Amino acid sequence: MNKQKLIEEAKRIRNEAYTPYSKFKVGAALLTKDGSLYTGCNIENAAYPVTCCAERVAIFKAISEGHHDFQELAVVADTERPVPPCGSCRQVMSEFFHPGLQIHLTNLKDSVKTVSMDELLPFSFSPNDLNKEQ
Ligand SMILES: O=c1ccn([C@H]2C[C@H](O)[C@@H](CO)O2)c(=O)[nH]1
Ligand SMILES: [Zn+2]
Repeated sequence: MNKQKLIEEAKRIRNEAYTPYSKFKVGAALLTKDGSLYTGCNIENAAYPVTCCAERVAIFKAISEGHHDFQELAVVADTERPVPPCGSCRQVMSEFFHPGLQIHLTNLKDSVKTVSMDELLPFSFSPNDLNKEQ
């Protein structure tokens, strides 16, 4: 699947976003190494902090189906600049994405900014940092 198709999938799923509070819809499309596609949209809640972002919905769907090896991710929102993922999503991405994985950030005007995982969250706390004293 090419980058443009992945972005189209992110745009398609964005329409499913449940956003009665912010009205800000986000879509994400995640491609696994073996060619499976997992999409996600943001899902808000009356208890606002319970909201889950589109990126994490896509990643959690993939992980819960046993997929751990990822190829690339596309994210789209109706922003001026290509949508920047929040810090919580960057941390979740860094748990599962290799440092060079390409993330295509885009908007409805088709501005695309492609960044690597390491550029999106440099010097991240990782599973390798745990349990070094044992
Ligand atoms: O990259 C982002 C940024 C924000 N949101 C969601 C969270 C919330 O539902 C709404 C406004 O922050 O957008 C995402 O899903 N992904
Ligand atoms: Zn987020």
